[in-house]
Amino acid sequence: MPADKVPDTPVEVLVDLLTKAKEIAAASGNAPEELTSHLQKALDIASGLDEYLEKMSTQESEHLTELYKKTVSHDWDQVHKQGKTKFRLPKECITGHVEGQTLKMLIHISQAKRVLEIGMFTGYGALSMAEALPDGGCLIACELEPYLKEFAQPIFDKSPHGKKIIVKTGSAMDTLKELAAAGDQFDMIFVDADKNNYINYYKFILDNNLLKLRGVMCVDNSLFKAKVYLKDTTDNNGLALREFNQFVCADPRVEQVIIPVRDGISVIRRASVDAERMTAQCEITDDEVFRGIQGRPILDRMRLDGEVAYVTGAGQGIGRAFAHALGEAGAKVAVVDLDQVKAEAVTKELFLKGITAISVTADISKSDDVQRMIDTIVSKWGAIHIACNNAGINMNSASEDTSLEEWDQTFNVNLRGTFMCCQAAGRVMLKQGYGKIINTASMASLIVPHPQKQLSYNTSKAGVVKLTQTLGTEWIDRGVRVNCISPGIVDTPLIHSESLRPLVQRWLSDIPAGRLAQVTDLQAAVVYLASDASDYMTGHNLVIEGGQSLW
Ligand SMILES: C[S@@+](CC[C@H](N)C(=O)[O-])C[C@H]1O[C@@H](n2cnc3c(N)ncnc32)[C@H](O)[C@@H]1O
Repeated sequence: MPADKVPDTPVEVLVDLLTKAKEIAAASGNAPEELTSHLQKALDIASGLDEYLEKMSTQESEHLTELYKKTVSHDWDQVHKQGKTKFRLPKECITGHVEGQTLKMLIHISQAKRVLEIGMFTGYGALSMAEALPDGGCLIACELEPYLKEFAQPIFDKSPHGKKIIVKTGSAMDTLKELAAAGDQFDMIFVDADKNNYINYYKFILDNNLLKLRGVMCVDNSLFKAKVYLKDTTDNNGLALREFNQFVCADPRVEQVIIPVRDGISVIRRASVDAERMTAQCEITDDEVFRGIQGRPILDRMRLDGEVAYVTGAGQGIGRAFAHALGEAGAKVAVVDLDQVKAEAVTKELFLKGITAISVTADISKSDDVQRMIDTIVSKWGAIHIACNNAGINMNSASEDTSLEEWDQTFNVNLRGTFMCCQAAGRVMLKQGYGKIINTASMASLIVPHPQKQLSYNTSKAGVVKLTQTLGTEWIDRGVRVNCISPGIVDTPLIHSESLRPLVQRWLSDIPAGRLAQVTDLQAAVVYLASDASDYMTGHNLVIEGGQSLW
């Protein structure tokens, strides 16, 4: 720590005191060697901590480095003297690397999309957090001093993440009122301005639901140079922070922990609703609608954590999108395809995203392959909870010319193959007393798509719907639900064949949605059908066709 630096955090205060104690011991000339050695050791531990944290935290981006350098080399005294800022702003206000990285990490972990910062200063914290937000994410930064917006904006403009930041100048409380009036809500709120008002910001945020159900609030300087716990504190800010910490700790609406990084960061989250406590305050109906089934809110009920899924035809198109969706929702996924290279490629994609996956090469028109696929998955993962029977083929011919080979080939994959998969997976699931089978049918089970001729395909897919309805009703009382998804015309490699490409324009005029389906349009449906949230649904044909079957 430079000699002229005012100690700003509990660790810096310790370093300062230990340095002084060491000097006194040295000057006295008769301090025991053991005391000097202990003092040195304590000093080494305290003074090395921040530097080590700096070094071991992931490097900041070039834009953050620039912002930091520009902030610490700026003459803030001069700016204030010139009347450009209302207050004299110390450069030490800046959050800096380790704290910026902590905030960034919290955004990643909580998957926040909307963030509110109270007290932006030169935008180091704002840009750190914006870097962790997904595209389309938004950070509203409240800042009293218009000068600071002008200061930060050029660097925000250079960063690819700067466009996510909206700076609102003026009093933070006025901005909070404006946001609350507009019904705005945030996944993460970082409070870092005006220590005396922390408690008012906090109360306003909670009383007006500015923090979302799963939201996290972070509050900076909550250790305030250790003054919050030192008995002889008289400093206003230290006392305000002490009162604030006590208030939050005793507030039944939240849970908090103070992380002793730099000057302390409180991490506060809304506690789960305690119905008894709430009942005392207001009339509520304490049931599964209020609390969620087993306390799980609706989006949690669609999570597939720990479940085992397979998807056939997962090497490309709809199957690949299903495999990603199920994996993203938490399931382990067996990527099944006739084509080993494609199955392995998708497995690699999933692995890169942190999803547990294996590839299985199988021709689902062959009963031995189907059984081997099921056995492989069960021996690897011990169960099958979700069976996505998606593999299918399509051939075109006028009905009067359709050969028996074409008919048999199509049915062997689309209907016989789907049946074999349902039966083999169903046997495992019936034994488990639980399972979700999702077959891929088609809008062609409802209408006759035209002008292309595809008798075998249409008929086989109508068969898939009836197969689904029959199994769905036969097995539901033993815990196995069977449903199917009927996509409209999906933009997959299948329709980019020479013969089908000219038809796309024609199809578009038949689709109220005005576009073909993307595979991503189908992903939520497969997750829903795979999850507990759809437990009362069986034998259903979920049609997703942009309205085409209704015209
Ligand atoms: C500790 S600094 C914020 C540091 C910042 N979070 C960062 O990442 O570097 C506090 C900031 O809050 C601003 N501020 C103080 N009182 C405010 C108020 N009532 N409304 C909005 N901003 C305020 C100050 O101008 C100052 O820029």
